[in-house]
Amino acid sequence: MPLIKGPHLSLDYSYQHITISELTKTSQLPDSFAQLKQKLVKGEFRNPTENRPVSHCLARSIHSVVDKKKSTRFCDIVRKLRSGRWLGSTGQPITDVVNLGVGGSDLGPLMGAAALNEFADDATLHNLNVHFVSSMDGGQLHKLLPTLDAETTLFIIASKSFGTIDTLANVATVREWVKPVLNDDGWLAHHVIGVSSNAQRMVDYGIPAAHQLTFGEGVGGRYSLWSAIGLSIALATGLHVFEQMLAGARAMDEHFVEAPIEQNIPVLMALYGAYNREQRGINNLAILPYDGRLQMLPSYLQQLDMESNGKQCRYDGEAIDYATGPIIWGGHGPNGQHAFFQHLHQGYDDFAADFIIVLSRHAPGFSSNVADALAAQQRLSVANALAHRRLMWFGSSDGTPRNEYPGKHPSNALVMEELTPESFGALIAAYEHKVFTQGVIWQINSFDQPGVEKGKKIATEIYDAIENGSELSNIDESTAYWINKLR
Ligand SMILES: O=P(O)(O)OC[C@H]1O[C@H](O)[C@H](O)[C@@H](O)[C@@H]1O
Repeated sequence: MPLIKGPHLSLDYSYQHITISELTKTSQLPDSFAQLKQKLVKGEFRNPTENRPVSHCLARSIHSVVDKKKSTRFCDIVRKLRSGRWLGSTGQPITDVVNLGVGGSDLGPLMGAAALNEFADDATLHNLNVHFVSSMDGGQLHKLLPTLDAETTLFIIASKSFGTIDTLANVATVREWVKPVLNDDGWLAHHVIGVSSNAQRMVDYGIPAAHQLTFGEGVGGRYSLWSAIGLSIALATGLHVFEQMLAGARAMDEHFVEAPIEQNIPVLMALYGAYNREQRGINNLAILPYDGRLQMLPSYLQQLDMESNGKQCRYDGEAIDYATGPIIWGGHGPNGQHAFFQHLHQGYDDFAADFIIVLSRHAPGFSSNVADALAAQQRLSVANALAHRRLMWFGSSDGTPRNEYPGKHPSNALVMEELTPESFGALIAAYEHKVFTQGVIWQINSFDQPGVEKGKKIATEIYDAIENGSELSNIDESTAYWINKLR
């Protein structure tokens, strides 16, 4: 059966259009691929347009943030906050931590904390609530701030560049909220941690050196949960869990480098994905986690994949005339069954899907009856995943149009025996390496994002036109109308 067992994760690729031997014949992996993988894992692969190394794999190396022998600043901060020893400026222990960040400085930590929360090592935990705020419109702060107490709340300003307007706008609102309760110096000294690659900007902002966490420039935002950006995961779950997550990812790194192509989970995900895109013209991939703890996975993978490989330019600057990365979308599978699955089963459009399946779940802390019921629910969810992927692939028909299910929609099943910090780390690393491999196939630089930069530049000009009345040349009627309305 077409099944690969990798570290903490299996790939069942039974429902793909071609066999593995046909697939490897069409493979466009260059001869240098083995070397490129090595370089990636050692942090020696280069991002040519931004002229720096790609170092997210190094960020999860044993001695990066969590080091058992030396106590790193990261570890000290986590221990102090989780044990209730971190006091605010009025002497009260911190009870709430808010991660202010966006994109990679939000999605990875948010997903990781949600997925691994139940593994929290409670021995050291006093009562720490971890919250996430990303949206530039202030909607999340609007809801969250009234539930918090400025004297017992600490803010993590998580921004690789320490210059992203979304995050800075949230920080500015928080400062206004804090003002009536705490003085500025006290707030900065006791209620703020900065996480960034740009230490100077943290210094300029007034964050004390001891509360600054830095990470390498070569760790891309969408690859940064393994670095100090993962602080909120460690705060929600404890250092031990964070470390296990890194270990799971490292095990997948090793598998990626060492396993032969036919046994290599990320490489096969990449090759089947490229085949579906190029030969079958399928322009989208639905990510369908069948475990609520992984609900954020589709949003996370949207950034990882689409920001990396949604490009029309080769790494050397030449134009591309072939399709590249697909549109990534999806949602929690069991809930999706009651919503968008109708279109998947009987709509006109082609798609490929990844089913993420967790076979079993333990529920310590519950009575045996409740634990049994929860375990049965997990099996119910697995049964549903199996049923829907079957129907999507084999289809069904009784001869009437109403009961016509065309099928032939390819899918992978990514299966974990259990969701653990290790299997979670391995799953995310597998997707990272899949995206890397596809970048190699399509000859893309997967590590820049010029489209995002362009959008930011236009937004800054429009905001300036609204706030300061600056004139915009070449402006269309619709945009001019709305700018004038806001002035
Ligand atoms: O961490 P920051 O520097 O604030 O960046 C946050 C996000 O900004 C941009 O949108 C980039 O395209 C993302 O890759 C990045 O994750």
